[in-house]
Amino acid sequence: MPIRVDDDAEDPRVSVLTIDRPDARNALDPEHQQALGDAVAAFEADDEKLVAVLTGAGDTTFSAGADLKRLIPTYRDRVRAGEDPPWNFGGFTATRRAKPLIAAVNGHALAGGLEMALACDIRVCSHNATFGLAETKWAIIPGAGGTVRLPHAVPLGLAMEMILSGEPIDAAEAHRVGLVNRVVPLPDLLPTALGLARSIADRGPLAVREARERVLDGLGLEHEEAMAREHEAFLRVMRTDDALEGPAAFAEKRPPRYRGR
Ligand SMILES: CCCCCCCCCCCCC/C=C/C(=O)SCCNC(=O)CCNC(=O)[C@H](O)C(C)(C)COP(=O)(O)OP(=O)(O)OC[C@H]1O[C@@H](n2cnc3c(N)ncnc32)[C@H](O)[C@@H]1OP(=O)(O)O
Repeated sequence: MPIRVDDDAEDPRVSVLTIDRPDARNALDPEHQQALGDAVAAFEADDEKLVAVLTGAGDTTFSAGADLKRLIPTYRDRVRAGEDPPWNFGGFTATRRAKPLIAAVNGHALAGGLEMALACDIRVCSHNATFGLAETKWAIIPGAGGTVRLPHAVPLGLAMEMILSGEPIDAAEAHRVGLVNRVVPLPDLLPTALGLARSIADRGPLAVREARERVLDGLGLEHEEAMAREHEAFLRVMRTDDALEGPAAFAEKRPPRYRGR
């Protein structure tokens, strides 16, 4: 399978998507690119699934990005022939998703690999991880959101250095600058990502969805507009049945039972 899709054994509301091409360091060729897009679309469409974890097969590489021997030349030649082919690397970097995606970075996340991790909402990594936008090494540029997202994830000067030099940073530096939330030993990586996913899956699903949208929208809005949109969302979630259940569960000292309506 180009992309392994597994249910979390402890919580069926959580999916694990694994890019399964370790012999090519989980680089995305056209088949893996299509399969990953299909897997993410299926996760988004499945009302029973609330959170997903994206990781790479093997213990050295999350993803080496777009396949430099197949996907890039194919795409490049179509562009040079005058086309503007469909463009959505990994099937999710160019479009707005509705659900949280956590990157469990199990090694090198380079070029499109880092761009996929940046398109995830949260990143955790293992000690052996590296993070780089290597595209300029090959006389191309980040084309899956790297120039847009990296300056929001690390200080501007470091983003510029990484993008222009193509040189990676290691896990410790990524954690120091806030590109990743946690750095753990490799055996603990998936359990850490799953623990985070399960805690999010336990929260009010409509509140999680609305809050995530507000964070992403707010990045590009003026303060007043962002505050107004947050207030509209605050009112929307107040009108849900789950907003009745939450405080009631607290008062009755029991776990809430949310139904997503
Ligand atoms: C067709 C229409 C669809 C359109 C869809 C839209 C897509 C549009 C494209 C948008 C893309 C956005 C922009 C992104 C661009 C990129 O991502 S370019 C890729 C840049 N990546 C790199 O520079 C990383 C290159 N790899 C490495 O640096 C190293 O491999 C490594 C990751 C550090 C691992 O090193 P090591 O463990 O020593 O392994 P190696 O021996 O180097 O490699 C093992 C085999 O894997 C192959 N491989 C590795 N990376 C790639 C790759 N990116 N593409 C293809 N193949 C790769 C490597 O060649 C080895 O293969 P063999 O020699 O056959 O063993």
